[in-house]
Amino acid sequence: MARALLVVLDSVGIGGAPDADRYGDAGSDTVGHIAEACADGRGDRPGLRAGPLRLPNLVALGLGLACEGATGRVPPGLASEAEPQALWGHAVETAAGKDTPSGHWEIAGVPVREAWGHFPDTHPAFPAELTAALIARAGLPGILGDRHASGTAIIDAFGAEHVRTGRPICYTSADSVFQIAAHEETFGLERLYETCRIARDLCDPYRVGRVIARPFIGSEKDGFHRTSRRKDFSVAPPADTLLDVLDAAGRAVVSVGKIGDIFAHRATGREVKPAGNAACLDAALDAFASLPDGGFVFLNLVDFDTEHGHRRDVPGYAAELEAFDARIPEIHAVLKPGDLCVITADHGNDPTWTGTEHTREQVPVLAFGPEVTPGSIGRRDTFEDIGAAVAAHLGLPPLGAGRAWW
Ligand SMILES: O=P(O)(O)O[C@H]1O[C@H](CO)[C@@H](O)[C@H]1O
Ligand SMILES: [Mn+2]
Ligand SMILES: [Mn+2]
Repeated sequence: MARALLVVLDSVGIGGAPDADRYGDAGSDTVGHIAEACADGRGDRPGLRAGPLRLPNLVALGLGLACEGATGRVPPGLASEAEPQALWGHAVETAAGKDTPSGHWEIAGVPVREAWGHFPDTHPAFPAELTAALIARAGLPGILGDRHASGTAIIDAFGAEHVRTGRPICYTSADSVFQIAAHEETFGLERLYETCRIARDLCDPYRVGRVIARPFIGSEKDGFHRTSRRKDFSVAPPADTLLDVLDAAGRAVVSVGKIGDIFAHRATGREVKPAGNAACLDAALDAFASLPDGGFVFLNLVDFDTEHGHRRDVPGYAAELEAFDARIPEIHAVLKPGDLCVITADHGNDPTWTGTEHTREQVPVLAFGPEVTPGSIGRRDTFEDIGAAVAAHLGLPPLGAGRAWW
């Protein structure tokens, strides 16, 4: 029986979606704009990287052609004379939203059509009764922030006041999120998580997708820095996903990185959550090497998004892509005859775009394995096709409306 490895490169979009204008994102293109910036010398950072974007292994799988399918042009440096070694294509999201849960759930067969709840870009951003209930139930002396913000900028602005007053920093964004930043030592990590659990409960009536704990350390003098102990408290998917189907069939499942949080820990199998893209990829490769027949490893690599996309950091994003690319031979090495790997993304986060938010984009789909015959799979009209193809490959019943490409 076959096995499958599904890799979500968080935010690695390849061009504005057909409905991107409804999100203010028409013309956004995460990979394309990074490649252009690097070709123009805007991707250089001394000691990190320089020059054109170099992704030889992803290009060999068909990334350049996937980009061309999405936008009509191959980004600079991503052209190849050779035929790709994978099935390549691009996929369009049908779910409402451009956030991580929407993207992953649709990939796993459950597109969310009803709008998520969002908080307005005002100050205060949160309804007075929600804030009052959080303060009362969590025993807080008040909150700080209460606005749309970038998470690194807001701890610079309010970190010192937070340490002084004990009020956690609550903020949101264009995504359906209620984020709470607090100092790991002065406020306490467990207390932050408990405050988030209370906020999760209080946010349910507002249809908020995620409450996110954003622990940080440091001081006013030395600066404040977020730690890797971020934790997302997601609502559960509204219907059975690929993971539930695997669970019902008794298959081995390993969820690596943020996957456990994204699916609210339902049918996520063995969860592994090391810090950073490199360690997550190590963990996924290790898990795959000993995975039994019929098993599934689901990997999210979040640093593209968190460390570089939201920070509008082109050189950092380019270096992260190049670092992943360099490890693709290790993926090939763990795939045995019959195995499948699919590389895709959940939304865009164009580091050349205005603001610090996600961008509504199409995503690449690259599917390969020792016995997968390369070729184009064209445009997939829903991310659901990815989960459907994985399910079909693993001999599971069809999932939702997705159409497998085989
Ligand atoms: O600026 P930071 O805190 O990284 O927040 C970002 O991370 C959230 C979840 O991906 C997004 O909604 C965006 O607000
Ligand atoms: Mn994401
Ligand atoms: Mn994000």
